[in-house]
Amino acid sequence: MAPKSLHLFLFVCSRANINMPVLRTLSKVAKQALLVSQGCGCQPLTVAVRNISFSPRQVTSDASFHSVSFSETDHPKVLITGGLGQLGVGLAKVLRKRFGNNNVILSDIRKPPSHVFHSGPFIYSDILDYKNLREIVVNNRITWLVHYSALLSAVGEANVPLARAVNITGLHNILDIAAEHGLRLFVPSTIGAFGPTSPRNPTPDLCIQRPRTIYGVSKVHAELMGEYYHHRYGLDFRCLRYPGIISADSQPGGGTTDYAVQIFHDAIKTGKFECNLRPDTRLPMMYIDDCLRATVEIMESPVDTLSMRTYNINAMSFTPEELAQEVMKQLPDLEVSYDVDQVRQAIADSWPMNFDDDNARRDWGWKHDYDLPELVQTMFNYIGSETRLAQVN
Ligand SMILES: NC(=O)C1=CN([C@@H]2O[C@H](COP(=O)(O)OP(=O)(O)OC[C@H]3O[C@@H](n4cnc5c(N)ncnc54)[C@H](O)[C@@H]3O)[C@@H](O)[C@H]2O)C=CC1
Ligand SMILES: CC(=O)[C@H](N)C(=O)O
Repeated sequence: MAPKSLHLFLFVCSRANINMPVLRTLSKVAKQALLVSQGCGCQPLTVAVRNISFSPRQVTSDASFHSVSFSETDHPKVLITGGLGQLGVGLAKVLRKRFGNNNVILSDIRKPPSHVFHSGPFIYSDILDYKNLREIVVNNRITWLVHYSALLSAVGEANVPLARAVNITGLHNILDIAAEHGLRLFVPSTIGAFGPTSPRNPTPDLCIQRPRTIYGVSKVHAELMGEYYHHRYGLDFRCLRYPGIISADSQPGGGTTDYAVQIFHDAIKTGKFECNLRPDTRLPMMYIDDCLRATVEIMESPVDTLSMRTYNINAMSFTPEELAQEVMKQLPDLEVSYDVDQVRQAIADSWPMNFDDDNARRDWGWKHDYDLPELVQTMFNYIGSETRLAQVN
């Protein structure tokens, strides 16, 4: 066993909250193993650790991939962190339909609205509280973890220390717990993981990634750490880089692509929309149903179809002007004005304009359903019916 592995082993024991006497015994065993292995060139630690039934974290660096496999009748037990944001409630609905209501637990640090609370299991979980997170995973026999907690691009720039804590320290907790308990882990990344020096039109899976936001930096970190844990410890890490996601029934949480959701609400309510990005700002976008389906599809993909662990996915790409024109086909009197927010504009100008998702399409059959016209029609149908319902009540 290499000294580096010994340090890691001891680190994991301490993170795993193993009590001191046990930790001391384990470290003694590990140190002896180190001495023996240095002498004879073999790797006895794996045996020593297996004999004392320790966690999967002692997998050697050339370990083959360990996936949690499920029989046809054995559904995964899913925990979604940050589940009360724009995407989590929708994902819980899709997964509950597939695996049963009680097999999908939503969690967040906020109070759930009553319709969410009554729709299925909800639990308080702060991803910065390692012990609490671990307890939830153990007590509920979680097998899949979907890690949605994050501060998005614009709010992240407004509070860098918090973004760093949630997006980086929180992720470390998630990775350790997932590796320790052999979970299949999904962490979304984003178009925001690229920067001004990346090729922007189109942006391939593998290219320069030098983002200029704390959000982007934390997401590149998540991609790299997840892939490292996969290669080093056999963690079943799966990651999709989402474009800007557009949804009708949930509000976005402080991103740069939020304008593409807001336009629908403002257009229907007031007939006016003030956009905080320049009219020619082109960004990749996707309707939420496509995003959630992609997430389920990659989680269910057989291991041998995944030639990579982090994939771009895309559906469409448009500017505020093009979106407004499509919206005006439904609401010809819509008045659109522009009042550019410099922070958001600078972020958008450093992000991909088009996303190359050929690898996802080739490897696990990714295919989007919604292009711009279908997106606009669907948003109007949904928000229009909600508004009519509110007027009746
Ligand atoms: N919505 C989008 O357009 C895109 C989203 N993504 C990623 O998808 C994931 C979900 O995104 P959204 O739902 O839009 O985000 P959101 O900002 O709407 O929701 C994030 C949730 O995380 C929770 N949270 C914050 N601190 C926490 C903590 N300490 N412990 C537990 N939860 C905490 C918040 O309460 C919030 O409900 C994020 O990781 C985001 O980076 C990626 C690309 C595009
Ligand atoms: C594209 C994203 O990651 C998010 N919507 C944001 O704008 O920050």
